[in-house]
Amino acid sequence: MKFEHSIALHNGVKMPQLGLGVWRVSPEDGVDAVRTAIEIGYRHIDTAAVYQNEEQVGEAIRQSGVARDELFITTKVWNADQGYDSTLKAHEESLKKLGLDYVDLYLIHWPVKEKYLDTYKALERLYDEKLVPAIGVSNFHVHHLEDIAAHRNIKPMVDQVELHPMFQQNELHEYCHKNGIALEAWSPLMQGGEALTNPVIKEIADQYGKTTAQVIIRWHLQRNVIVIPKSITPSRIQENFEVFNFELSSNDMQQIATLDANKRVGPDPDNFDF
Ligand SMILES: NC(=O)C1=CN([C@@H]2O[C@H](COP(=O)(O)OP(=O)(O)OC[C@H]3O[C@@H](n4cnc5c(N)ncnc54)[C@H](OP(=O)(O)O)[C@@H]3O)[C@@H](O)[C@H]2O)C=CC1
Ligand SMILES: O=C1CO[C@H](CO)[C@@H](O)[C@@H]1O
Repeated sequence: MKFEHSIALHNGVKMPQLGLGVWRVSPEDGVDAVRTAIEIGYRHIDTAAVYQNEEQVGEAIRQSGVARDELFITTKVWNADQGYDSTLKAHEESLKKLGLDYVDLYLIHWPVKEKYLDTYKALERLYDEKLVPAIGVSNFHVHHLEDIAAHRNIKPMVDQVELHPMFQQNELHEYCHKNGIALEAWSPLMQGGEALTNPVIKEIADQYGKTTAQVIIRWHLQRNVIVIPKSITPSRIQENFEVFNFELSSNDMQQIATLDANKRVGPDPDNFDF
């Protein structure tokens, strides 16, 4: 069975809704963390050139013995490589590091002003030439997506943004839903911060005999959001995957909706400088 619990992108490509994020996974930990996740059942890994662990992700894939077409691998073009030619080159570099013939999804990591439209044009070429099955963006606000819609030809399949119970991205969530763009949550557990000890989430978790992390991941899944919690701890990698045997009620979902506090843990895409 290919990609259980997947969602269909607007071009029909199936993307597993739960994956492992690997930001701040060191080269020393990378192979074990990714291989453990694949052994547990994860079929989706989210990396980026800037995470400097593409080699380890590739090595773990090879060690796992799982067929390439049973896995969904995302990587991203870093800010310094944006622009048309440099993006094509960065894509080749990432493939070389991963040791793969293709990634399933290639994203623009941040909307670098003056550059992201050219960068996106390079992604469109990779897509048109069937070198990558899906393309998308990360950290794009509605106005960036509208800019792409006005000036480019292919609608991004995915927008990966900061999203967790304290930063719920309701406007973008609605825009993406209306426009057929899949929304993906980064720092879905708020980087292990206050969301995990929130009393409302804890009370819900206790009712189901689940942890707060599991409730938060389940909340993302039920909002049709793609979710990529990071962990290098085998028991947590396992815990974060045990989210398909319970369902939050609409009352639970509403209670979590009230926790939105417009509180970021990462930079504002309109106001970043790196
Ligand atoms: N596009 C972008 O700009 C960005 C993309 N991302 C992507 O999103 C992924 C996830 O976001 P990230 O920022 O890593 O943060 P997460 O919200 O996934 O939180 C990760 C932290 O939570 C801890 N943790 C994980 N599971 C549990 C659990 N069950 N119980 C308690 N603690 C837990 C981890 O600890 P430990 O590892 O020690 O177990 C780690 O410290 C990244 O790895 C990356 O792939 C992230 C930021 C920006
Ligand atoms: O994905 C991410 C994590 O790493 C980067 C920094 O090194 C962030 O900027 C980015 O958003």
